[in-house]
Amino acid sequence: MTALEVRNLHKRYGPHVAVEDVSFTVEEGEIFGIIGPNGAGKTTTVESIAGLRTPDSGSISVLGFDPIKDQAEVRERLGVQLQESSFPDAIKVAEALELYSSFYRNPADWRELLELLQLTEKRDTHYKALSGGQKQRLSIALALVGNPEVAILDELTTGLDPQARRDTWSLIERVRDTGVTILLVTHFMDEAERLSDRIAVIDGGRVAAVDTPVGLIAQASAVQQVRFRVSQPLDSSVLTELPEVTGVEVAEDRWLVTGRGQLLSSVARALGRVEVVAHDLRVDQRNLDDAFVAFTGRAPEASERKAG
Ligand SMILES: Nc1ncnc2c1ncn2[C@@H]1O[C@H](COP(=O)(O)OP(=O)(O)OP(=O)(O)O)[C@@H](O)[C@H]1O
Repeated sequence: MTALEVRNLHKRYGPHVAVEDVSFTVEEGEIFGIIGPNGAGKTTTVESIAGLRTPDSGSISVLGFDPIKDQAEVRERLGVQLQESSFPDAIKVAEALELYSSFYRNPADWRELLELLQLTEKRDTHYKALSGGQKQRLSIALALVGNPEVAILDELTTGLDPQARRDTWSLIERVRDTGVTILLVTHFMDEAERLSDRIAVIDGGRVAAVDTPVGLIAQASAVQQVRFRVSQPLDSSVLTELPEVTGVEVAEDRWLVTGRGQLLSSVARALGRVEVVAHDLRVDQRNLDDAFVAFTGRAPEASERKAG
């Protein structure tokens, strides 16, 4: 069943068009990622879904309800963790959760959420004394305390160290396994790739592509490259004759073969036929960063692929 449906969303701020035409659907139980450059319209889109901004035109359905007209119904069913949530410094972790759970008809047991988010030991700690990671986990707990069917997580792991990011990913997978549909806005390509069942790339207020992570990478990487070294002379025609090969470069014993389709197996078979052994054979792996560049023409801002 469809959990979220966004149709032809349009939103401007004064003369500035923030969301030009955004449509996508999210199925129940999915983790649906939204990626795109700064200012692409991601936050405007998800805040419209949460009923926090009013679209100029287009329609949004959250489990069949309209976020503006059916505000109370949507509030009960949708949990939201927004960028830079902040709370009074003096509030304690347990107090914040108890307060938030009182807003809902059918709240989750917040003690279980504390356990799930590894915050039980911090239940009597003031908000101001929490670390960045603990604050982030608390904001996730608060997004889940209403027992939502759908959760929106915007910049889930921004500001966390690599270990805390990985712990948070496992946690989100556990939340998904409980049946919650998750809409995840992220600047991190590794995060989107690891967590999302499908991803929308938003650019300039429009959806540039929607697909599985593997599908997006495949769409963006029709061209592949295979590198290897050879231990004996090789006539380049062995490779240039192959239908998959579009280019061959040689520098001393190092070969770089460019092509498409089943390039690697085709090259390996051709080398086998002439009994040439390839050393250090590797395929240049494409990833979601490449797909992001292909669809938006820009590099992702905050990829921690190298650091993580
Ligand atoms: N309240 C507002 N008033 C005026 N302009 C706004 C407002 N909110 C967003 N904008 C502008 O609308 C555009 C889209 O912003 P939005 O925050 O939706 O993008 P985003 O994709 O979430 O960006 P980021 O990745 O930087 O958070 C940007 O150019 C932004 O400056």
